[in-house]
Amino acid sequence: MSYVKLEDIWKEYESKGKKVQVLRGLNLDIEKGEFVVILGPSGEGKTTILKIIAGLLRQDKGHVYLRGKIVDDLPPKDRNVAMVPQNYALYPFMSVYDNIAFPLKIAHVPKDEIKKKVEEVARMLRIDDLLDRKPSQLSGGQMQRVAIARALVKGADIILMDEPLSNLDAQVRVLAREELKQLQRSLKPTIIYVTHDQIEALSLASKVAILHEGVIQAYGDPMEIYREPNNAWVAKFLGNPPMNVLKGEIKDSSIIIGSTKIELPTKFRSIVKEGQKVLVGIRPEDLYLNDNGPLEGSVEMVEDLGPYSIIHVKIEDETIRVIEKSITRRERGEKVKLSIDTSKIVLFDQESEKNLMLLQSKVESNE
Ligand SMILES: Nc1ncnc2c1ncn2[C@@H]1O[C@H](COP(=O)(O)OP(=O)(O)OP(=O)(O)O)[C@@H](O)[C@H]1O
Repeated sequence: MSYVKLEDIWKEYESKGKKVQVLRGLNLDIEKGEFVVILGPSGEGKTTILKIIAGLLRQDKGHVYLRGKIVDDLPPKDRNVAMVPQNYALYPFMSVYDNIAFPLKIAHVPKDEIKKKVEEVARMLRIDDLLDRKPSQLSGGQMQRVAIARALVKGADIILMDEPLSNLDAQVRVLAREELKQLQRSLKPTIIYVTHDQIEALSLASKVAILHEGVIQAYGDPMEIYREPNNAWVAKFLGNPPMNVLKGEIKDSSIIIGSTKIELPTKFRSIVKEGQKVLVGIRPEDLYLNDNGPLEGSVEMVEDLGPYSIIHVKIEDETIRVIEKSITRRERGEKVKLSIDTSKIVLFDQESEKNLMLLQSKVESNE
């Protein structure tokens, strides 16, 4: 059963007489105990989604269900959902104890019960020895735990997190990420976490939901989406550097890219038609600089990143990116040949930009 469900959600904002349609029929189904990361470029409506789930904002159309029940008309305080904002919003002059106790105090919970609950949640999060400190005396990871403790103390088992790690420096962020992952594993709340940081999404999520143009473009296991993106936009968004997507055509059991002919992998034989126009997706790590390769081009730019380099190679009128692990230095303008691990190729329809393999399996499962 779904624990958090968004059904056909529409949301439009109006600012200075201009209307912006942010969400356009968005659907999302989240099970209990899942760690879902909503990933999307800045300004696509991630925060808007969290506010709609929390009840801080009303959708124009569609329904929100929590724990199997429709909650469209429930105010935030009755939804039993906790939101951890970007800056943790801890009160600087209050101790950690008072920060955690705050939501219970305003709910007029008796003092001794507050004490019991705060101590219990603090023990669980291993911050029981920090209760007398002020937020300024905490590390980034500890601040995060206090913010989560304040969310948990109310008994909310659905936690919404809005880029909570974005203010931490890179090293602390890795630790805080690891901590959050462990915490979710042991306490099992349902977490909905939004970010535009891919690494964060891939490393935290049990499921990732990719948001673009007001709908979820892809939803599922992060590595599966990485390997088989459902459309060319997702392919070009996910990964750093992202997937190369080149125009091609199917001819005589081959894929023709410009003037290069590549053998069509057998798995695609029953899926494509002679003469079909396709988009060919190849990840930068599946291309190799190799004297026997079928693709020919010249080096346009080299990004040396330590353990590997990203080589930009111009092939006819397209530039593709290749990850090279060898320490051979490549010069700008150098002529190179590339071979492809064809078993990793992904094909999209040129018009709809949809993944042809996934379209086929959808057709088969409906038959
Ligand atoms: N109250 C508002 N009035 C008008 N426009 C708004 C309002 N709130 C948000 N928007 C616009 O709606 C779009 C989505 O905003 P939202 O904050 O949900 O995006 P986001 O994906 O969370 O972005 P970011 O990653 O930058 O935080 C943006 O273009 C934003 O400018």
